Amino acid sequence: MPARILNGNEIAAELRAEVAEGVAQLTASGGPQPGLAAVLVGDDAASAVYVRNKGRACAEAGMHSETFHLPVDTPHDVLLSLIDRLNADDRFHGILVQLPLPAQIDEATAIERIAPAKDVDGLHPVSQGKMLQGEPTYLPCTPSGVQQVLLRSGYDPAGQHVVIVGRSNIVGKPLAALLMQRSIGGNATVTVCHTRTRNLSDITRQADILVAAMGVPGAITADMVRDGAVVIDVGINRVDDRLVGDVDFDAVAAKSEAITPVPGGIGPMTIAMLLSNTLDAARRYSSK
Ligand SMILES: Nc1nc2c(c(=O)[nH]1)N[C@@H](CN(C=O)c1ccc(C(=O)N[C@@H](CCC(=O)O)C(=O)O)cc1)CN2
Repeated sequence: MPARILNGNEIAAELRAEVAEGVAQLTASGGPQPGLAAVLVGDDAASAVYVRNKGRACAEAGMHSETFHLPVDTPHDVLLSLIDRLNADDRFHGILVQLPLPAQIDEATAIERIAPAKDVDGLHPVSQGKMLQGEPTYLPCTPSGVQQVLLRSGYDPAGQHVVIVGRSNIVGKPLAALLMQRSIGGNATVTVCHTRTRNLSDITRQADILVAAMGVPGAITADMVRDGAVVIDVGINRVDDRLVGDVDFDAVAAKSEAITPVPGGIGPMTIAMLLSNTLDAARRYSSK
């Protein structure tokens, strides 16, 4: 049986429609129009596309958004001053700083400068600490996108062995924390593998749900996957002008139960979850 393809475009569209409905209800009841400030530093072509797509998605959901585009040689303190201004600006309920940032800017310091109440990317240490402790907070967009794809496709992670390959701050580490939570979409047994993991394929073959998030094109090959596994590909790599994931798609699809494609898998979910967090931020602001 060929694998079921988990269509991230469709699931993200469903989520964005739910967010649009939430925005309409919030504004109809006298609440604010949710606003998102996106900060883009430099001229990375992929980042520019993602930020443009975030702006479009906001407009389609009835949200206000503005992009603050700074030159590639922007000094660190200029970026921090912009974030301070946005923190104090009531038009914006959410702020994101698009990653990666140019080398002269310390990513962690920039993210920590965002007011936790506006951290709709869920990357601030306060948000991540709360998530780890199971407290309500903004969940990081790509990990919560993975969780939503699983839940909305009927693959509840509860009791499943999830193996995550990759330990980045933006995907691997927060995804592990999210899927092990004692809550809906959690309760999984999680193993995190990385570049220093020995006998990697012995571990990946134990996965009921295998998540590839290492940023290496085609690194997960068919021999690393158990028959009937659910495979989630978080990698987005440009190879010869083509987008490919971290999974050798055709060979792995031939033996798995279900698989996300690249493009059209987890990428669109990242933007949908950002909108959902921004709506939450506006709701929290209006109930203050
Ligand atoms: N501040 C942040 N920076 C980055 C994040 C993030 O969540 N917050 N994640 C990634 C980039 N990213 C969002 O910012 C992102 C990546 C990919 C997609 C997407 O929809 N991809 C499409 C293909 C689009 C294309 O043609 O390039 C797909 O996979 O189908 C959305 C968002 C790093 N930086």
